Amino acid sequence: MLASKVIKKTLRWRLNFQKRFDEGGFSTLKRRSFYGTTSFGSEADNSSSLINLSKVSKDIDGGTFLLRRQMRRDSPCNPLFNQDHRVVRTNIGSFSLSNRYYSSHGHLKDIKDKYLGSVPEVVKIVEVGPRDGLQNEKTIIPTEVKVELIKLLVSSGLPVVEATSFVSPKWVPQLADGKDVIEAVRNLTGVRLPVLTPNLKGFEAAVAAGAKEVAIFAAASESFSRSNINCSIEDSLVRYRDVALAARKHSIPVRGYISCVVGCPIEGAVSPSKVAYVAKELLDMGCFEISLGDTIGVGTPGTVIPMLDAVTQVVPLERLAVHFHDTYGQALSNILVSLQMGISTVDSSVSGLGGCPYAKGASGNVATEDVVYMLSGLGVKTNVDLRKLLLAGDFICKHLGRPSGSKAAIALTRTTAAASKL
Ligand SMILES: CC(C)(COP(=O)([O-])OP(=O)([O-])OC[C@H]1O[C@@H](n2cnc3c(N)ncnc32)[C@H](O)[C@@H]1OP(=O)([O-])[O-])[C@@H](O)C(=O)NCCC(=O)NCCSC(=O)C[C@@](C)(O)CC(=O)[O-]
Repeated sequence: MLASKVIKKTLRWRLNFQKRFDEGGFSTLKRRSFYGTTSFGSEADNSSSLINLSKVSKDIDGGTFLLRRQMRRDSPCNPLFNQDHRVVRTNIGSFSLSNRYYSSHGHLKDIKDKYLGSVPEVVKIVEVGPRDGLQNEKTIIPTEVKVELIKLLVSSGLPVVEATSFVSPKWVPQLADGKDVIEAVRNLTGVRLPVLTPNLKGFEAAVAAGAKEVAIFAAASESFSRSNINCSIEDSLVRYRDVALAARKHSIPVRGYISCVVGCPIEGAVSPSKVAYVAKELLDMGCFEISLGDTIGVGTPGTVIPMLDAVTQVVPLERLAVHFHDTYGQALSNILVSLQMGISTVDSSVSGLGGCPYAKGASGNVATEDVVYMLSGLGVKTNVDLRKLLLAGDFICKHLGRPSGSKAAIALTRTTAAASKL
């Protein structure tokens, strides 16, 4: 009974579709086709609708192909018919998320090659949530929660998860349990788990706890350097040379950060040449990678491009990473231009957690879910399973008692919850 009702409804829908097509109402059709994916019936019925649609594809360009794909039973835009559904349980409820729901359409590759030629095929995401994301949280988070978060992030396929810091607990009390965190995760395989070390004391403590990779963090702004690590840029470079030397002796890779690469909360605009200077120093002391941080999230492509242009004169592209905060909603555009300039390593934080304790007003890092969603849409490989990443984000947001800062996470949850009601 129900089945025949549904079939009738679908036939009516198809008749309307054909009528409107014959009348030339293409833009309406295009919209309808996107939502009208709940077609039922046999393969034969389905192919007949494809024959009609192939007529469209002869008449018009690429957009038509999209329309045709959306009508197929296995359309990526058709969560109800997708074969590869999985149920994701969150505090909001269970929802079903198709494996291909967020992935790129095949034809996009050609268009991407035309307009986004230099965007890399593979991007390495450095997840900084457990460190940068949590360091600013006022209420102390239990060590077990941090450890579980790291494990969930690792299980999503992220290749690098920055686990914690070995800084002064007086300065950053939230990460005073760095030793316990590292001891609990150090044997996880298939992932790198760097930790922040501001000096030799921190480096030695990190190595004793079992850290196998460290990161040092300088600034391109004198005032920020003083407020963040209580010394001038030059003094910090002296300290970091000591750390880099000790690390070399232990065969421990060192990543270098530069904060305030386009703007400083105290000094305002930061000159690209200053960033290039610090970047070269970090490279020369042995950093295998240098992450360029827009600590307060004030950058736009207009300031990021000249900064990257200056830095790439002195540091090879493949040794650079970008680290954007999303205070002004510019992070994804800044990432996209960075990719277009050839950068292939991006830092991000699950659920957009974060903010620097020494950069008042800085909001969270760009959300990893949003970055993965965008890269997926571009057909760029990240090795990250978005469903599992959503679980990690959900886990920590639940603990913190606040909604996700990731637009993709919110939208995917809402959309799929709505789809399950159809
Ligand atoms: C750099 C210091 C240590 C200088 O701290 P200080 O107070 O100038 O130096 P100090 O050497 O005189 O030490 C003072 C006390 O701290 C202790 N101490 C000293 N070093 C350590 C250590 N490693 N681990 C544990 N304890 C340490 C030391 O033993 C002493 O203890 P006391 O004798 O008073 O009991 C301090 O300023 C500090 O810890 N700052 C950390 C600031 C920080 O973590 N900021 C956030 C990370 S940076 C960031 O988020 C930006 C980034 C990377 O994400 C990129 C971006 O977003 O753009």
